[in-house]
Amino acid sequence: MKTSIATVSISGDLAEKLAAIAAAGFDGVEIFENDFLAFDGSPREVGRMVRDHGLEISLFQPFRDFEGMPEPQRSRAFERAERKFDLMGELGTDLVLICSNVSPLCLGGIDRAAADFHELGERAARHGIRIGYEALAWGRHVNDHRDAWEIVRRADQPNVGLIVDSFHTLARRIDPDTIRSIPGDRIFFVQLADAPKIDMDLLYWSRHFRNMPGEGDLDVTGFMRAVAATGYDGVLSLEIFNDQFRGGSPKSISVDGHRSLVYLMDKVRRLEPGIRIDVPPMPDRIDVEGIEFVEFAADEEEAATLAGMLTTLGFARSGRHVAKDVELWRQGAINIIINTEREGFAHSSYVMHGTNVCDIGFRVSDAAATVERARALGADPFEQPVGPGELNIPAIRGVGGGLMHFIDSGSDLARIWDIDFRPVQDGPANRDTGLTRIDHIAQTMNYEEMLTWLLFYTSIFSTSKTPMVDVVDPAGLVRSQVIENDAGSMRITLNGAESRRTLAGHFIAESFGSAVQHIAFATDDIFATAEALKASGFVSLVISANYYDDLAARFVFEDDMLARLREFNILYDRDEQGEYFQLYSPNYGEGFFFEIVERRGPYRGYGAANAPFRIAALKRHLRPPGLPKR
Ligand SMILES: O=C(O)c1ccc(O)c(O)c1
Ligand SMILES: [Mg+2]
Repeated sequence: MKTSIATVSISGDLAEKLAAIAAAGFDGVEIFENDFLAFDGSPREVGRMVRDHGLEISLFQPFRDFEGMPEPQRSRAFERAERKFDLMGELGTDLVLICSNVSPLCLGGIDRAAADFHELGERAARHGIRIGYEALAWGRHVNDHRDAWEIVRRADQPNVGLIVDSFHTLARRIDPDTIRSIPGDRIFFVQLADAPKIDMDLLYWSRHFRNMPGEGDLDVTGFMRAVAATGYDGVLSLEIFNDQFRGGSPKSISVDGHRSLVYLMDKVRRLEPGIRIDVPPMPDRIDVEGIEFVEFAADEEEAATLAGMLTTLGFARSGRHVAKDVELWRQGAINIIINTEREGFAHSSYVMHGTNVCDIGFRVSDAAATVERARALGADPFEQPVGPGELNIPAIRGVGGGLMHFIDSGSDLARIWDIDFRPVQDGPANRDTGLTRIDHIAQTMNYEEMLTWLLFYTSIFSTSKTPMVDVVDPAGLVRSQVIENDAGSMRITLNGAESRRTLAGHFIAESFGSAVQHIAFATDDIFATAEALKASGFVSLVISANYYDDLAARFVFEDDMLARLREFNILYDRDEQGEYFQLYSPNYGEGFFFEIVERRGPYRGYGAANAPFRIAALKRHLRPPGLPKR
């Protein structure tokens, strides 16, 4: 598999772009004419720069408004093309993309266009240049790859071929399987892009909202399966026009891009077993059985505060690490670790972010395979020295810098709590509040990083993403999207903050980018849990009376349910599937909190309608801006 990315896809000047692209593992770049024009150096220098990075120029583009012109524009277009052929010689590339004509002057007529390409092919051949023709979704007369292919076929020149671009085909809802009947050797180049499904003008959608395969809603996999079926085994190139990427980190966007291609081709290989696809072997996406533990890094003082909170939540201190200052707190199937070590990863994490979740343990089908797949997708494995007799638990670095450890039942890892921990029983007996498991973990990040996280999780784990919802914080918008598996045993909500004045933005700023902002525990009986919490001294987040008046207007409640919701500050949602109950703790520190939920019936949501009221309530608890820390 030969990979490439268009220089328009990422931010920076040409030198920064090339460094990031090379570091991410691409083989080549599409040089966008504007990137070249804006560069203060000769075409030869650009060519040398590209090759010095170990890259090749896979394509020069775009050449616009060529075919089907009346005179004198027709002759001018040929002259323009000849100049670009010379330029390409100096750059050191032999393939140019000509996109379908959008000019109002363009006459149309499939044979006229074919004749133009026949002649251009002859001229290009003298320069050793090949021409690829791409149908823009908004082309004046040609806006479908089938028409572009017919023109290429009739042009009848060996150096004139077709370029397909997943965006143009899929945005127009053209069945990608129509590509299967095109000869693979007549496809000169393949451009890949995804996009969120938004109903808008095609050109605007394409120029501002494209994203990496797997990050959007288009069937890029179906498109690529069809391309692979033709026998095409040339370059796969990302051409991503995206406003956010243009302002983002060139390094991380390039890494995402490379990951998206490897993930895509791994998928295609599994779906098209009869087609040879040249992508490194790796285990299939990993099944997650559950969250085995969540680990906090803290100092002694904050560890005591956290332990106090866990105690009122009904957790018991039940284990101590055999060698480290690490405690295990437990209730139901929930394991919370508090790490106060003065060295190692948790300590660095504490120094960097303050008290925070530094590590999440996932129970997976195969821990070693998880690391293997993550590595193949460009994630960094993590290792730190383990003491004698302790388990070496497979781990990687997550996107935000936190760790992810993997436990499975097929090895000694299943006995982690017996091997690495000694039991302690020093708490009062039976203060369980009915918490059974982790329902979900909520991670907060800057909105620009959200797609990075999304691609990271969905490419490694057998999960899917829900549509994005906008959550209104009084100080700005927070976008929320969930990564979840079918069984509901892995649920991670991603919250992208656009303003640091939002609760989520404040949390990121004050914790220097730590990620887990809340953990939601499940109970089978929210009211029994609420009673038990009250008895153990838990103070819940106070929800406004107006909220309950509105609930009464929106839903019909039986018995005294509404009064009980109000009494315990429980938020409520209902859909065709079932019901959802949510109870919150106030903020801890700079915006971290706990949530307790009950799902009745197969309710799959997360109470999005309640989020604004929860945020407003949490913000009332947060220290006002400008005041010193408590
Ligand atoms: O938006 C454009 O003009 C444009 C140009 C070249 C391409 O390859 C493309 O897909 C879009
Ligand atoms: Mg294109």
